[in-house]
Amino acid sequence: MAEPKLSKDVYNVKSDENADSKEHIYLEETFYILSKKKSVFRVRLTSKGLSLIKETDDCSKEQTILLRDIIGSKCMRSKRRRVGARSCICSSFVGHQQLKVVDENSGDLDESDISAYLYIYAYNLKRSRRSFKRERTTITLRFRSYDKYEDNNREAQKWRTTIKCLLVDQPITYTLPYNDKKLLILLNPKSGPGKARELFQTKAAPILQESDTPYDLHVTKYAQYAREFVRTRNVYAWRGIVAVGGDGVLFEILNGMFERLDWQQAFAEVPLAILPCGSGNGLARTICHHYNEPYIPQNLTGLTMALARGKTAHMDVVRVETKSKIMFSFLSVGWGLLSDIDIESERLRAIGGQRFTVWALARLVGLRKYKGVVSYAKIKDVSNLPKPKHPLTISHSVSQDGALDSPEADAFFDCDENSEVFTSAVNGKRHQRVDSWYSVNSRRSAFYSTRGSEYHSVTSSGSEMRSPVHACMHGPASHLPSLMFQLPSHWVHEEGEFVMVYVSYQSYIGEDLLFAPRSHLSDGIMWMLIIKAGISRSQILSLLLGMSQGNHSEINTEHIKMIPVSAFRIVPEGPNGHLTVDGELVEYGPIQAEIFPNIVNLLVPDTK
Ligand SMILES: Nc1ncnc2c1ncn2[C@@H]1O[C@H](COP(=O)(O)OP(=O)(O)OP(=O)(O)O)[C@@H](O)[C@H]1O
Repeated sequence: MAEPKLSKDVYNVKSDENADSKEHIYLEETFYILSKKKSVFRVRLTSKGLSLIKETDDCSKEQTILLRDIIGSKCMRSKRRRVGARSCICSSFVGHQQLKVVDENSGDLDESDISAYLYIYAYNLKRSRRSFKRERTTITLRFRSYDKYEDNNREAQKWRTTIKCLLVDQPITYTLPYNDKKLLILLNPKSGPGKARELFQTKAAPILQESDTPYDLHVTKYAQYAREFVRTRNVYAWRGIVAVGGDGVLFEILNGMFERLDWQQAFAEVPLAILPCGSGNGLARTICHHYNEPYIPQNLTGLTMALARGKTAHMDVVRVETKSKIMFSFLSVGWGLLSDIDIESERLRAIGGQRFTVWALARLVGLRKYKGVVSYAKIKDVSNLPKPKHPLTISHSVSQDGALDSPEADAFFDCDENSEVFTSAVNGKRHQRVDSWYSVNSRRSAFYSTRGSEYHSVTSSGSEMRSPVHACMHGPASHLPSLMFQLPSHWVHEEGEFVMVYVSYQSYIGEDLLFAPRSHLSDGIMWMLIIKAGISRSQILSLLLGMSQGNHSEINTEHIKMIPVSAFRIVPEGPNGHLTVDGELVEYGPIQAEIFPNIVNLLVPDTK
């Protein structure tokens, strides 16, 4: 195995940056373009990313593709051309269209081209006036210094290995870091407007393929399928479990994990993740909010990149008890208005997230109130919490295909619109290397599957299923008295008529509902919004509208309160109403909950 050529400790301190922006240069290579003899292209792989520097006699331009935006790379070879087509290796490629590459193991190789091509895939964050979005970019480095393909390939592989080591945060080695575990993907084809399968295939699978992230995909066959799956299988065989759907599938997965005797070990070793294809998508939106990842409905780019990178963060869970069940929740417990909207708008599922807005207006007209007692253990001091973050603007004008679109014409200077095979000249002499660098606007075929991934048939027989009513839940032991017993004396009690009580432990409870702006994934706090009867419809309307920016959270009036709590109990009077946990309907009656910090590991975007 050839030794990777790593540079010595060379530090590149740019004059316009501050002192802590020192970057370590791992690899550096010069590339030339035949048609631009006066330009030299230096490409550096540094601790910050891939630096592309164009140097001419009188100026130098640099562009860096950050490491956190790069997801992978692949070594390729030229594809055999059709008989009669130009195949002279000395000829220039006129435009990227003529460059056809195939996997190095393909039987369709052009043996006469000894070049090795390194494709580097990145999804750059782009800020426009109104929004943030990611744009796909492919940088292609052509290695052709040596007269044998094997030697050129060795050079390309050296870059590939170093990029991979940097991406997975491992010391640079001579061999490609390898994780033999796949991701387990549990996809609910019925979530949201029913497009999860198509969204996964077109938005997520290509990125998993580019990042060499193999997975086992199982499509759920019925409600509770995902729950039974994680309860009964050896979850340690996978490196993470991904819910593709709404918050409901992740709720199933979470509770299936808590049905395992080894729940503690399972949560410690197997992180969970979500790709949002549901109607609410509260957790996915929350993760993007905390990690400054643009959230564009039906665009899975940022969260799919997180699956590939494998960075994790802790998340709290809430143990919820009703008269007959114990369950665990990661998002919310609701009673009254918002839960009514969530459940009753089910009939409008086909219109996606809009169903909540439509039904909210209907419910406002026929406003209901509910009698009962709400008790809670208030967290007295939240003064040390960080300031609330403002949401990144969602641009609804961005094409849903935005992330997979080709880069904008000016995304990279001089890169590739007329890509050629470039010949080098240094100090007027012919250089040994004949490398080239250009990016390509790649087009995709419809179907992707990462090597080693498996798609499990929807008709294959499943394990024996049982109703979760009889589920035996494990998990952390409760500190609360049982539902029928008296609560500790320091708890606060409020009795009367309520329009709603809604408790959440995530910033967002839906794509556009910033419910708890001060919340963090693992802060041990639940935020309880109490709206008492007597409030006017117009006040409720402005509160719901303000929720898209989190403006409601500082309101403290006679009728509206937002309280940080560590545990609560709701005892509704009468038989009619809706109680929801993570958007799922649960039995109507007394309910209590308490928060347990840092139980789950979540796959989250890499911000380094
Ligand atoms: N194959 C299936 N057929 C029918 N229902 C299913 C299937 N798989 C899962 N479910 C159930 O579908 C319900 C809704 O799922 P999910 O949360 O994915 O979508 P959603 O309700 O549209 O999204 P959100 O929860 O974000 O609003 C869950 O209760 C889940 O148990």
